[in-house]
Amino acid sequence: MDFNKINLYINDIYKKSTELTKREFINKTQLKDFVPVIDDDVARFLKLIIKITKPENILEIGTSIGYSTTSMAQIVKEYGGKITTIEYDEKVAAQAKLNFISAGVEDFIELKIGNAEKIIPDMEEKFDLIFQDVDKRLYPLLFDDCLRILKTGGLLIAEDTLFPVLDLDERWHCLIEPIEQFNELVVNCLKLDSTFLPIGDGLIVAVKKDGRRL
Ligand SMILES: C[S@@+](CC[C@H](N)C(=O)[O-])C[C@H]1O[C@@H](n2cnc3c(N)ncnc32)[C@H](O)[C@@H]1O
Repeated sequence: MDFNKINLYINDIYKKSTELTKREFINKTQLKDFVPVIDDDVARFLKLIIKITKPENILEIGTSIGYSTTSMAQIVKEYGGKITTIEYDEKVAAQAKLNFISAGVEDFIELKIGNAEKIIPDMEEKFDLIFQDVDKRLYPLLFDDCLRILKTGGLLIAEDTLFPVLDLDERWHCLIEPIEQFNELVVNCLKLDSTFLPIGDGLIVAVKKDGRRL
C-alpha cells in the first residue's frame, strides 16, 4: 500500500468536515515553538474510540499545546469524563491552558505541570484510557507503571510506534531503540491484547485483559 497516496485521499475526503483540524488549532495558537502534535487522523481515531468506550478517567502523557487533549475533551465533555494531562515545559503548558479555555473544555482537564518520569511512578489513581505521547525514551521506562495504573478493560494507546520503519531525520534515530523496546513490551505482555494502526506515526492500541482469563 502507498501510504502517501492513502493519506492524501483521506485528508482530501475530510477537507469539508467541520471538525477542528491540527492546522486550524496551530494557527490559533500564539506560541510557535513546541514539539509536534498528533495528526488529524489520530485525533479522529481518539475521538471515535472515546465516543465508543466513554472512558471516565483518561491520562495523557505529553500535552504540548494541547491539540490531542482538546480533541479528546470535546468528546469527554459530552458525557462528563475527565482528562489528566502531563507536560513539563511550563511555557507550552501555559499555552495549552489558554487553548483549553478558548475551546471551552478546561473544566474537563487537569493539567499537571511536571516531569512524567517523576509523576507517574507516584500515581495511585486508576485510568480507563492512557494516551502515551511523551518523549519516546520514556515509553519503555514508564511501561510498568502505565500497566499498574490502567484499569482492567482499559486502553493503552501510544503514538509514534512505527518510528522503526519510518524515514526519520537522523537526529531522531536515537528514539528508534526505545520505541522498539516499548513495542516488544506491549506485544509480549500477557496482560495486554494489542494491534498496530498505521495512522499518524503509528499507533499501538492495547486493552488490559481480565486477569482471570490469562
Ligand atoms: C509529542 S508532544 C505531545 C503532543 C500532544 N499529545 C498533542 O498531540 O497535542 C510531547 C510533549 O511531551 C513533553 N515532554 C517530554 N518529556 C516530558 C517529561 N519527562 N515529562 C512531561 N512532559 C514531557 C514535551 O515537552 C512535549 O510537549
